[in-house]
Amino acid sequence: MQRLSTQQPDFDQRLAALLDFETAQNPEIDRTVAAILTDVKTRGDAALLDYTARFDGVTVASAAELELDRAVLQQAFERLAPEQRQALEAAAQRIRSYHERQLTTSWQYTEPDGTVLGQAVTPLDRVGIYVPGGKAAYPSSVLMNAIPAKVAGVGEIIMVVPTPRGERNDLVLAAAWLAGVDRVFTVGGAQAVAALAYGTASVPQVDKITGPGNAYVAAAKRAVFGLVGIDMVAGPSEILVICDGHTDPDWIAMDLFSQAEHDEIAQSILLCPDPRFIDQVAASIARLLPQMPRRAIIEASLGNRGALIEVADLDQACVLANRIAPEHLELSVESPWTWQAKIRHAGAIFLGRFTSESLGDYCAGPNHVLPTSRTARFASPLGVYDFQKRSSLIYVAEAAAARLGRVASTLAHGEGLTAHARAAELRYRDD
Ligand SMILES: NC(=O)c1ccc[n+]([C@@H]2O[C@H](COP(=O)([O-])OP(=O)(O)OC[C@H]3O[C@@H](n4cnc5c(N)ncnc54)[C@H](O)[C@@H]3O)[C@@H](O)[C@H]2O)c1
Ligand SMILES: N[C@H](CO)Cc1c[nH]c[nH+]1
Ligand SMILES: [Zn+2]
Repeated sequence: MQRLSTQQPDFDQRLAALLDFETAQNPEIDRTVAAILTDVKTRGDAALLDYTARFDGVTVASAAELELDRAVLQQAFERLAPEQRQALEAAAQRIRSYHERQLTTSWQYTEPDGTVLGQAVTPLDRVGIYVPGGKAAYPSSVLMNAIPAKVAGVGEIIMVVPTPRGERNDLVLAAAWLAGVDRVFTVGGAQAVAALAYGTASVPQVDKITGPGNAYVAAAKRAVFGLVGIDMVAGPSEILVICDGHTDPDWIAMDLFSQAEHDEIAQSILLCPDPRFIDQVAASIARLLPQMPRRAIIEASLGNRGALIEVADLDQACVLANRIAPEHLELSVESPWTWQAKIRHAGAIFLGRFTSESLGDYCAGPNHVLPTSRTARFASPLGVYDFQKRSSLIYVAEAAAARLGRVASTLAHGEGLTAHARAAELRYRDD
């Protein structure tokens, strides 16, 4: 794992290199994805069956076999051990309660002459949610996508999830049942995104695709954007920890592991002003790593993209955090709210020593689908607002036709658009 200091003369270049790793698009992946998209668009279910056999090792005779009956979801829910069932229900309840506060409703106001202006807020008709399943199973991602969609009032939720070698995860299916997902297809990768975007004989075309995934999923979502809506292009997980040097170093090491274990290209970074504490975290990492079941992935991720960075002070740490714009930011410091006020760019901010990022992944309530790869500079967490859209409402009373018509007419003549001007003028008489 790299050890850096803001004192190093080439620190800025080193940090830029560390952050740049994933943002560059991979032309080879783009080419592979483009071919898969075209094939699914052209051959539909037949292509979906071929890719599912090739990439997930699942061979079935017909696309109908890729869909899971709702009874299968219910049985998975009923099979859960009581502890798992309660945990899933507790997480679902907290996620629902948080997202209900995000619901916006239609609004309008009336001007003195009777003109009414407003916005009609409506849910999307049909959405596709992508639940990753290549290197790990993500029941929590089912809840994080489906519950906001439900709260928004989406008409139909179609879920896709790969089942490598045909292994179905009961918690994933149970979460789909609990969250009220309408249909589930066991397909993944770019072919699943293509099926949702173009529709096939079996998979219905959706209006928007949400949810995280690997580089193939991200490239496919980027490519179909425009034909369908997408939430964001969420990349590999990231965590940035700012620590004042007074938290248990084992806690910090494990928080860095928690995102590193997602993917060999996930990113975990620590910023700390105390070099002795950084030594302690490095020692904790060395001692704890061999105990981790996903040691190989963690080791690769920390080696590829991890860093322990010594900063001058916590103010400088906040400046760097805004430059890094991480998916997750932990403020493991005294008086975390004071430092939070200095953060402008982060997908989610975890305040205080007891707030491990992992609580946010599962059950704190806020969404865990967050902007990655520095996109927190302009993007927000997945939310109910991603499943709603707005239409403007304009009612012009007869008495107001002249007031607005004269303004429009003048501007329309200025643009040389006579029909626009006449359409306004015909509705009033200028005596
Ligand atoms: N931001 C979030 O909220 C969040 C949540 C969970 C996971 N994640 C991230 O999502 C990612 C999940 O990735 P994953 O791989 O585990 O699952 P995935 O479901 O995204 O990808 C698996 C699919 O990738 C396709 N694929 C694999 N190799 C391919 C190849 N060589 N050519 C074409 N297609 C290929 C296959 O179709 C396979 O079904 C990780 O990076 C993880 O960090 C993010
Ligand atoms: N940390 C992931 C988002 O980057 C979400 C997740 C799901 N399960 C565990 N973690
Ligand atoms: Zn996680």
